[in-house]
Amino acid sequence: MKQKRNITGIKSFKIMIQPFLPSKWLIALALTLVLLQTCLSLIIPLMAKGFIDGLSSYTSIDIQTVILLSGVFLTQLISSSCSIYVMNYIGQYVVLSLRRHTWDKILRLPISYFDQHSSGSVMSRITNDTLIIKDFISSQLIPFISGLVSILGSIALLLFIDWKMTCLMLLIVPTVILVMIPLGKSMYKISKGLQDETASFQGDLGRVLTNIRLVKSFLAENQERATGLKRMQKLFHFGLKEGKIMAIIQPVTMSLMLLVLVVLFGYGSFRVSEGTLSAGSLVAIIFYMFQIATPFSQLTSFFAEFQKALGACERINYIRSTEPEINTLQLAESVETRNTLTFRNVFFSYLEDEPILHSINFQAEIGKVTAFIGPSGAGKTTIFSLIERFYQPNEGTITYKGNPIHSIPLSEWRHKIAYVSQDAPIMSGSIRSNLTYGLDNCSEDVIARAVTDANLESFIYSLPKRFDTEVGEHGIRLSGGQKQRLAIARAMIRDPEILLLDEATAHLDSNSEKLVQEALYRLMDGRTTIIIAHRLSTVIHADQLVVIENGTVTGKGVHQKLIEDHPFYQKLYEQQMPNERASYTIS
Ligand SMILES: Nc1ncnc2c1ncn2[C@@H]1O[C@H](COP(=O)(O)OP(=O)(O)OP(=O)(O)O)[C@@H](O)[C@H]1O
Repeated sequence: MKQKRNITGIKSFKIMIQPFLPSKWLIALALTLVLLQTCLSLIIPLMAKGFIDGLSSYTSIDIQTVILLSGVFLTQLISSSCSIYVMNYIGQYVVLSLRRHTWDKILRLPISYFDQHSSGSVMSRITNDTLIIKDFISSQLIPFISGLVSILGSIALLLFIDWKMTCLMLLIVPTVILVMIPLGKSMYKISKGLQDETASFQGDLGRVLTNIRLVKSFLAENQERATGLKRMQKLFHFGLKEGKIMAIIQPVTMSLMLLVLVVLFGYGSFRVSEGTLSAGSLVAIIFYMFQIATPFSQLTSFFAEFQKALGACERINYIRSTEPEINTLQLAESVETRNTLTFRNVFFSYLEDEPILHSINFQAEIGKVTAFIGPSGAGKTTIFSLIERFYQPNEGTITYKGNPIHSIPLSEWRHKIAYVSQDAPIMSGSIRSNLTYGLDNCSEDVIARAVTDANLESFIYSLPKRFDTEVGEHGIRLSGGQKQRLAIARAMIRDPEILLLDEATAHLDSNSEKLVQEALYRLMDGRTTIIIAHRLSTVIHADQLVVIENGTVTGKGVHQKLIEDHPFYQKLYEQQMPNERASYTIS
C-alpha cells in the first residue's frame, strides 16, 4: 500500500516537475557522468585486488597496473567533479524556471487569491519550496540513482569474488532495515513539523516587523516577546527530537558497520590463512562493503526528502493551477448611452452567501464628478474594486462609453484608471522610481510638469538628492501630505481617463490639505472622477452625489435634490455642517 503511494507520488512528482527540467540532453549527460563515476569506483576495488594479489606473487611492482589504476582514479575524479557541477546546474536551473513561472503566475493572480492567502505563505512558495525541490533533485535524486547502481554493482561483483562472504555481509541488511525504517518515518514526521513551525515563525516575524510602529506605540513588546519565545521553544523541541533520532541513527550505523567489518575481517583472515581467499579479494570485499553502506545510509533520508519535495511541488502547483485574472470576456455591446460609466443591476459578494452589493445602478458622466456618500461598510470601496476589475460582479454589467468593461483587455482598461487613496501607497526606492512606477519610459518634461501641478516642486528641490532621494519603506521618510502629492503626481504622469479618489485630504492639517486639494483639482480637470467622500464639504458641488447604504444605492442627484428628499443625506448634512442647516430648511 505504502509502496503504491510512493509510486503514485513519484509519478505525480515527475508530471509536476517535467515543465521545469532542463533539456533531456543535459539530464542524460548528468546521468552518464554519475554512472561513469559509479562504474569506475566499482572497478577500483577489482583493480586493487589484482594489484595486491600481484604483489604477493611478483617481487617487483607491476608498472602497467599502477598506470592503469592511476588513470582510472583520475578519470573517476574528473567525472565526479563534472557530475557534481552538472547536478548543481540542473538544480539551479529548476529553481530558476520554477521561480520564474511561479512569480509570473503570482503577479497575474486575482486579488481574491490574496484575500485568502497570507503574503508570508505566498512568499514561502517562491523562496523555500523551490529550494526544497532543488535540494531534492541535486542532493538526493541523482545520488539515489547512482547509489542504487553502486549497491547492485557491488553485490554482483561481491558474488563474483566470493559468494560466502557476500551472504555473510548481506545478513546485516534485514537488521538495518528493521532499525532504519521506523527511524526514517519518525524523522519524516519531525522534519514536516519543523517545516510547518518554521513557516509560522517566519510569518510571525513578518507580521511584527512590518508593524513595528504599532508594536511600540501599543507597548506590545512583551506580548510579542512571549509569542516569539513560544515559537522558538517549539522549534527548539523539534530540534531536540531530531537530535535524539540522529543520536540513535549515527552510532547504530557506525556500530553495525564496525560489526560487519570485524566479522568480515575475522572470517576473511581465516579464509586467507586457509588459502581459500586471496588477500586482494579480502581488500576488495571490504571496499565494496563501504560502497554498499554509504548509499544505503542515504536511503533513509531519501524518502523523507522525497515527501518534502512532493509537498513543495503540490503547493507550487496549487498556485499554478489557480485561474489568473480574466483578461477579456465576450460580452454583447450595450445599447446604453456612450458618455457614461454605468453600473446596471450589479450584485457582488466576496464570499458565497454573504452578499455585499445588491442591484447597484448608477451612471457617472464622462468628464464629470460623481461622489459616493454612505456609512462605513456600505460598499463604496467595493464598487471601486469592481471598477478596477479586482473582482467580477456576480450579476449585472458595468459599461464604459457603451462597452462592457470586461470586454476591454485588462491592461488597456487599467491604463485608463488611476486610483488615489487616503493611504497613498508608496514603494521603497527613490522619488523618481515612485513617480514613474509601472512606466517603461517617461520624459523629464512630463515629470517636471506633474511635480509642479502636484505642488511638490519646492519640496523636491529643497532635498539635496532631489528626485533621487530615497523615500524609505512605505514612504516612511515623507509626511502624509507629501505622500499624497507624490501619489497625485504619479497619477498625473499616467494621464488617466478615469480617476478614483478615496477622499485624500481627510486626515491632513489645513495647510497641507490646501496643497493637496489644489493638486487634486488640477488632476481632476477634464477627467471622469469618482470620489468616495468622507466629508460633505468637499463634494457638495459634485455633478452627482450617489448615496450608498447597505450595499445598494438609496439616492442619487445633486446636493439640492438630496437635501430635500433623502433622510440619510439630511442627517449627515446636519451632523457635518450644522451651521449651514438654516439655509436648506429655509429654501
Ligand atoms: N476582501 C474582502 N473580503 C471579504 N469581505 C470584505 C472584503 N473587503 C470588504 N469586505 C466587506 O465588504 C463590506 C463593504 O466594505 P467596503 O470596504 O466596500 O465599505 P466602505 O463603504 O468602503 O467602508 P468605509 O467607508 O469604512 O471604507 C464590509 O462589510 C466589509 O467587511
